[in-house]
Amino acid sequence: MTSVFLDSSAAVPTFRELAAPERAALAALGARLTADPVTEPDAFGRQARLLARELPAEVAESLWAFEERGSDSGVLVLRGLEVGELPAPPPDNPGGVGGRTLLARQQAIVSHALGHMVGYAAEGHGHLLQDMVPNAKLAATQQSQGSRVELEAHTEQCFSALRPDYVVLGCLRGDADAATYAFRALDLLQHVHQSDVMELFRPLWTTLVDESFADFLDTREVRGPFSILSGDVDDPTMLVDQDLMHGITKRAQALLERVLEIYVAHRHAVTLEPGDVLMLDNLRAMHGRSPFTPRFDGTDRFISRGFVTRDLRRSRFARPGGGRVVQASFS
Ligand SMILES: O=C(O)CCC(=O)C(=O)O
Ligand SMILES: [Fe+2]
Repeated sequence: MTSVFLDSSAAVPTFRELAAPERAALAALGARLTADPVTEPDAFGRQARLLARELPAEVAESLWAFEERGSDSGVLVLRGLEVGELPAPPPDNPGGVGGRTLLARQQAIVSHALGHMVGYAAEGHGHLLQDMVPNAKLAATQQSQGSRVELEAHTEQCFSALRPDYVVLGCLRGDADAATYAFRALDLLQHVHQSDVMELFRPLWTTLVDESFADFLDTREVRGPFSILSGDVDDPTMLVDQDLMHGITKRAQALLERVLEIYVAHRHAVTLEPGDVLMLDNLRAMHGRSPFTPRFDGTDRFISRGFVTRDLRRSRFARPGGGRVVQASFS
């Protein structure tokens, strides 16, 4: 038997299409996740973690290989999950209704093969699974509910030490024009000038706080300086935000702009289809999304979004009572 996990030299491809028995097995697991993600987030997370032990071995191995060494693009897409019945599309995202679907329950189980799901009080009302639907008022903003403008390149919560390790997108309804972009730190190194490689590992960039956190944090606060790349040159991690990050010198600012040009020229694009669960490696890669044109008629792109941390303990001070939601004032 070939195993992408046991063969540590095997590359992890972006797409992992489920075989028919795997699809059936995952749907059966999803149906056994009975807690309500909105009203019982803790029980929901615990059940999902237990059920993750029963994932088909080869699916778990793909997820673990992705966790250990990343994929060839910075994302892993499990394709071909059962979506189940779709709720009436929410006009906005306060309810977290997508989290109750069969697809989102499977998404939670898969997420728990990578770590622990957490919510962030400032993002999607703190729900473990947030309804990501285009919002007419936010159409031109840099928030996840934007649509008509490109969502600029970023790593999730670049400004926060409690940033998630993974962003997980469950596609309930797709949009042919909406491409999710990803680009790895490792590939960035292939395209920068040799003399800039060491610069990227120096703390030369500051960042502001994301506007989603404006009700809780001072968005004028300047954080950092940080390096864009950290760790080993063979498997670097990254922090980037086109909207919020600034170089502290002219040369650093020019290098950030060069990074963004390289991203645009070489990024991978994934158009999500119903039944896809996309896992974004928030340490190894930066991401963004193309513009698209919603109709706001109840048939728009509908994504159930979750966040995963590998180390629940690290954010304990920010989760009163040991709950699942990271309070925004600590972000
Ligand atoms: O809509 C997408 O495909 C990605 C949005 C995004 O950046 C996110 O959910 O973190
Ligand atoms: Fe994002």
